[in-house]
Amino acid sequence: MERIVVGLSGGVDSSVAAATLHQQGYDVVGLTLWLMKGKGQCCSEGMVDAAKLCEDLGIEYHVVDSREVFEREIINYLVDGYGSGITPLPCSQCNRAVKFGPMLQYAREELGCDRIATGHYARITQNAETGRYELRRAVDPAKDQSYFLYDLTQDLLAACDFPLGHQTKTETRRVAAALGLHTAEKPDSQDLCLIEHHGSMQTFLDKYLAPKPGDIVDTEGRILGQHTGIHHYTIGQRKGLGIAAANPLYVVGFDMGKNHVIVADRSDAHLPDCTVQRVNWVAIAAPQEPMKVSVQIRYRSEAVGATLVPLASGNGTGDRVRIVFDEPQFGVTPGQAAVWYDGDRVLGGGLIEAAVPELSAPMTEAGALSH
Ligand SMILES: Nc1ncnc2c1ncn2[C@@H]1O[C@H](COP(=O)(O)OP(=O)(O)OP(=O)(O)O)[C@@H](O)[C@H]1O
Repeated sequence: MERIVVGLSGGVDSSVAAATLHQQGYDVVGLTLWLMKGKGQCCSEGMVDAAKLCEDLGIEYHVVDSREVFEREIINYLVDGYGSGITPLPCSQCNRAVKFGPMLQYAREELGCDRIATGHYARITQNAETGRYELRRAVDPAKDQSYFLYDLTQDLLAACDFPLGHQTKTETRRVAAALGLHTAEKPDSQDLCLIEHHGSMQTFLDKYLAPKPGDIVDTEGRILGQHTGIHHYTIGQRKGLGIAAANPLYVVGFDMGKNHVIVADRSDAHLPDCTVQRVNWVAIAAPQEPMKVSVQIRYRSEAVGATLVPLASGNGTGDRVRIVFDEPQFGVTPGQAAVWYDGDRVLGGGLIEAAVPELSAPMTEAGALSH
């Protein structure tokens, strides 16, 4: 019987993933990573629900204390990022550095097995020609989580199963009810686990970053109002600015030196391009030439047409690219991921860099764009 470790959050998705693999004849081991200090979703009720599931299925259950790695990789990452004026994306970072990597390491070192699974909605296939493992969008577009998984390495994709990627959430709930799982009726999580834990990102950040009020200015530097601290704002934000203006205004940038939040009309809040760093190539190796892609710049946004231009990076590993959008895009947010696709296949992805003036200059690093 093949052994497989299933990551259990205590929710319905991971319960069904574990129960499905168990039914298929795998020797399933349930594992919860204890992520957050204090009482919280995955950290108290979640563990109780996960333990009960394993008891009902008659399978082993392990809890791995991952609070330190979560603090190092996620809490510090968020606090440092917000403190320097970007909007970090914790989920892709958490998947690679906190969940999948350590889970596979634990599976290999402690449980003598080489396979892991989660309740994520995405699919993995292997390309017969290239041999590469490919990450694909889930069958259920409303639940697709491939955007958060772009940073998984080939080693992780090779070892991983997503048993729910071929079904809709409705089917998952139906399976949970049919199997009589006690988690069948558990509501879906609505937000980032950290936000569910702390109430809001602001409450979380205020524990670590002292509020530093300053001016809200327009792109000409005219003072329009006051802000409560740059870390409370994100690019594209409209609500909560407290400015009365004829047209709605959106956050378009920050001046960290002057402690300014910069706002503009929606028409001025679009960018023609952006650069992306820490790129992970998934379905293909780093290209040498510009290529057409569909790119998604937020979890809930549609993929849009763009040209990807490889940029020379210091170490020559293809880990930096420029994305030139077919149409200027709203809400291009430094710190968030840009993930590019060919149809439903993730080609690669990385983190949007803060725009600095020289990066908007015409291409010099890796050949001109051919439109
Ligand atoms: N603390 C954890 N320990 C181990 N695995 C986890 C943990 N949290 C999440 N996972 C795994 O990652 C998957 C996706 O997590 P996410 O936070 O997106 O949960 P979800 O979609 O609400 O799923 P679920 O219904 O299982 O909670 C889960 O299905 C589970 O397999």
